[in-house]
Amino acid sequence: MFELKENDDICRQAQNSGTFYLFHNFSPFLQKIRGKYLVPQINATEIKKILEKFRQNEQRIEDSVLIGCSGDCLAYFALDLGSMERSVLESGLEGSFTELQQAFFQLDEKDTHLLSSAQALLRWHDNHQYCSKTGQPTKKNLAGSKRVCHSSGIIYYPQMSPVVITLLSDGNRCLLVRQASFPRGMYSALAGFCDVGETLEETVRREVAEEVGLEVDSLWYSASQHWPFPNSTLMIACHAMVQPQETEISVNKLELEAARWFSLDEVVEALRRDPRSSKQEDGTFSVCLPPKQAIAHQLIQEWIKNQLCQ
Ligand SMILES: NC(=O)C1=CN([C@@H]2O[C@H](COP(=O)(O)OP(=O)(O)OC[C@H]3O[C@@H](n4cnc5c(N)ncnc54)[C@H](O)[C@@H]3O)[C@@H](O)[C@H]2O)C=CC1
Ligand SMILES: [Mg+2]
Repeated sequence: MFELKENDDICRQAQNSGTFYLFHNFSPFLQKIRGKYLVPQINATEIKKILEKFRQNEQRIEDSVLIGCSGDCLAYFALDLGSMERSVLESGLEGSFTELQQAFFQLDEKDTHLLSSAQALLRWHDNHQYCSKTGQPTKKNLAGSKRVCHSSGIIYYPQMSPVVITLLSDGNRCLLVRQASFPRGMYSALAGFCDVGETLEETVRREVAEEVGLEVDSLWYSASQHWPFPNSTLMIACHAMVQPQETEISVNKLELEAARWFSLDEVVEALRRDPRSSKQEDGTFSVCLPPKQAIAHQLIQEWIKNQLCQ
């Protein structure tokens, strides 16, 4: 990856043997076969044919960005054809440009990873076309790992925002929260963006205090994940404990719709429930939890495992 990022000539060669994922205004190109989304992988020759068919300059292939590399050094690229007519492209390519969020939870792990990195990188380039100091256009290197303002020499690198997500426990129960924007009935772990200069531990303690008024006693790291919605974040997942005698919650209603402690049985039952069928006969919604693709799900699974091992 390093050579591909740093050397435009090597990257150009990799484009000729690489695999391309197409986007249109940040929506990936997908095919739906027997109800399942497939992510077509297109090679450089096919991309050039598509560009020729739609009377685009072959050079447009150089607008693509490098999103990864397979074990046997096959490079993956993403190309956004947003300036072309969407419906014409779709009928020519026999598939459709689908909102990532719509397909995300039905795709294979490798595809979700590549498509979310691709969308985040394409969005970053779209938002950084001008130097914020000089106002002059910036130019991307071939791989898309940076943009340079040739008038000031400033180099811009793609960024993601760090977010800490914490599953809080009092030893017997875990704390789950709801934002008004979540799907009806859904509860998740408590999340918050890192402030500049903060350590992850400080963010966990501050967010827990701000959102539910509790004091974290101890915490430990679990895992991390890139999360593309609504913007590119690096989710850093932690477990944390409060003292069992200090569990009274004070919900910050500006940030959360609800927060409460859940027993092991309640969590196990909620995890079994399909979020799509959580609506009850009286119109209310039963508690459901994030799907397996979200790191919150992994934190909850780990907590259950720990409780069962006690
Ligand atoms: N993958 C997963 O399992 C989960 C992911 N998340 C993600 O975590 C993220 C953060 O969670 P929240 O509770 O909303 O954070 P939060 O508790 O920090 O509140 C969001 C507020 O923080 C401010 N903010 C500070 N820095 C920001 C930045 N770089 N970008 C946007 N807003 C910023 C804004 O005022 C925003 O309204 C969300 O984007 C959400 O999608 C949340 C729960 C589960
Ligand atoms: Mg939050």
